Amino acid sequence: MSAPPLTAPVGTIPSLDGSDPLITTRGLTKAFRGRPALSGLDLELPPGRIVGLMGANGSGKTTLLKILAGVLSDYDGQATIAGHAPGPQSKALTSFLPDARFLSTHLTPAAAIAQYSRLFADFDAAKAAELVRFFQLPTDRTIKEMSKGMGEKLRISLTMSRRARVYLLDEPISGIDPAARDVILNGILRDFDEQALMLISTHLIADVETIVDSVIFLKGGRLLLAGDADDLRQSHATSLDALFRKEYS
Ligand SMILES: Nc1ncnc2c1ncn2[C@@H]1O[C@H](COP(=O)(O)OP(=O)(O)OP(=O)(O)O)[C@@H](O)[C@H]1O
Repeated sequence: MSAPPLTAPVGTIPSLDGSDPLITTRGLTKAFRGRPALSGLDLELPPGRIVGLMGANGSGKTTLLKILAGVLSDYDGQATIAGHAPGPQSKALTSFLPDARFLSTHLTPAAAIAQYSRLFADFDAAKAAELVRFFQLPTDRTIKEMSKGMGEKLRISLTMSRRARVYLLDEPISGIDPAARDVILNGILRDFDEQALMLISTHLIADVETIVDSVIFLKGGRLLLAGDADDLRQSHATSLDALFRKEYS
């Protein structure tokens, strides 16, 4: 029996409990100086899912996350988070880990936690302190004095300590050595709210295959494939990693 075609006009990740989608996009389109980065993307993502956002370099992953996070506003089509277009109301529900460095580098972990406590009403400082301990981060060093991996762990500690409904993580393990990747993924999942929705972008699919329960594949700014990870593994009789390699080779 041949595998089903890899096309999905609407990228619907099925809900596990009948909930309505928490993130919806319709015809989402973004071009940079006339060159398309996202083209007519239709998605429906329910709460209670950890979704891998997969795609080769330049496929539009960061562009999608930035639109959802309310960082990029000049787009066509629609995006909603809990019914709100990206803006102040959706930002209050959404915790975003951008791929670029976003914290001032003179902060120690305690100072960064204090800053987040002031910035975000839903920030759980005790959870952040617990994650800093879990990651064994040095408490007396500023970000400038930390290694890249340590800095990334601190940024993840802060991002995951908001009591948000949606977490958008852009490449949280890129540039991190393989041994530390598992530690980071364990930190991300620590005390994670099962009702929340996480969208985690990566091209290191093998490393996140164990934690994602569903996937979206983008190619050239378009939806290639979306669905439940177990269903896809079963229907294509292969791992997501092998499917990814086949589609992007
Ligand atoms: N600020 C920008 N100005 C011009 N073009 C941009 C800008 N940001 C992104 N692009 C283009 O949009 C397309 C999608 O980029 P995007 O960063 O969303 O891809 P990505 O899937 O996140 O890639 P990567 O895995 O390399 O991070 C690419 O062709 C990129 O060159």
